[in-house]
Amino acid sequence: MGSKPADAAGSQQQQGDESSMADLYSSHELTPLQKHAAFFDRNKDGIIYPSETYQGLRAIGCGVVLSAAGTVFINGFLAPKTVPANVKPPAFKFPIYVKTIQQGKHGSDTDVYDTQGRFVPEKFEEIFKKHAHTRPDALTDKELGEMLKANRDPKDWVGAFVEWRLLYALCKDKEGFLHKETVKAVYDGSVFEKLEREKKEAKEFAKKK
Ligand code: HEM
Ligand SMILES: [Ca+2]
Repeated sequence: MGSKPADAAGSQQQQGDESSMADLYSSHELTPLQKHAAFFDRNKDGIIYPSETYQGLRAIGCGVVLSAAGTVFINGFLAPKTVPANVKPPAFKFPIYVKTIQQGKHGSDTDVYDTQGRFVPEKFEEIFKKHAHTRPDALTDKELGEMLKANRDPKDWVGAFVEWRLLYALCKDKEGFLHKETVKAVYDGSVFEKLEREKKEAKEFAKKK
C-alpha cells in the first residue's frame, strides 16, 4: 500500500475518501449539476454522506421525517451510481461523489442537464413552451403533473417525480405557481442557498418577536 506512488489515480483503486475528492472545489469550475449537488456537501470534501443530505434537507426547510426519508432515498439510490470507476467506496456509508454526479442521471427527467451535467438552455425553455399554459413564466400543480407524465419512463420515474414534487412543495407561491426563475435556480443549485437563507431569516425573525 504505502510503497505505491500517491498519484497513480486510474491505475489503482483509490480509497474514495476525503483526501482524493476535496480538490474538486479548488481545481476547476464545477458543472451546473455538480453545483446542484455541492450544496449538500456540507463540509466540501467532495462526498455527500447521508448525514449531510439530512442536514441539507433540514436547512432548506424539510421536516425531520421528510428529511430522514429523503436521505434514505437519495443516498440509497444515488450513491451506488456515482462511484467513480477507480474508486472502492467504503462499505455501508452510501457516499455520493460530487465529481461523478452526472453518473446519477436517471430516466423521466427533462434533459435540461446533459449527460455531462451541463445546462442545456433550449431544453429549459422547452419545459415552459410545452407546459406553461396558464402563464408563460410559471407552472401550476396540474401543469407540472402534465410535464411529469409526458417525460415519464415507466421503468425509471421515481427520482424525477420526487425531485419535482418536493421542489413544488417547497417553492410554489401563494397562488400555487412554480416560477421559471425558481426552476432555473435549481439547475445551478442557487435555489437551495436561497431557501437556506430564507429559513434562517424566518428563524431570526421568530426569535425577535
Ligand atoms: C443530496 C441531494 C441531491 C442530489 C445529490 C441531487 C442530484 C441530482 C441529479 C444527479 C440530478 C440530475 C437528474 C437527471 O438529469 O436525470 C438532479 C436533478 C434535479 N434535482 Fe436534485 N439532487 C439533490 C437534491 C435535490 C432536492 C432536495 C431537490 C428539490 C427540492 C432536487 C430537485 C431536482 C430537480 C427538480 C432536478 C431536475 C430534474 C429534471 O431536469 O427533470 N434535488 N438532482
Ligand atoms: Ca462531505
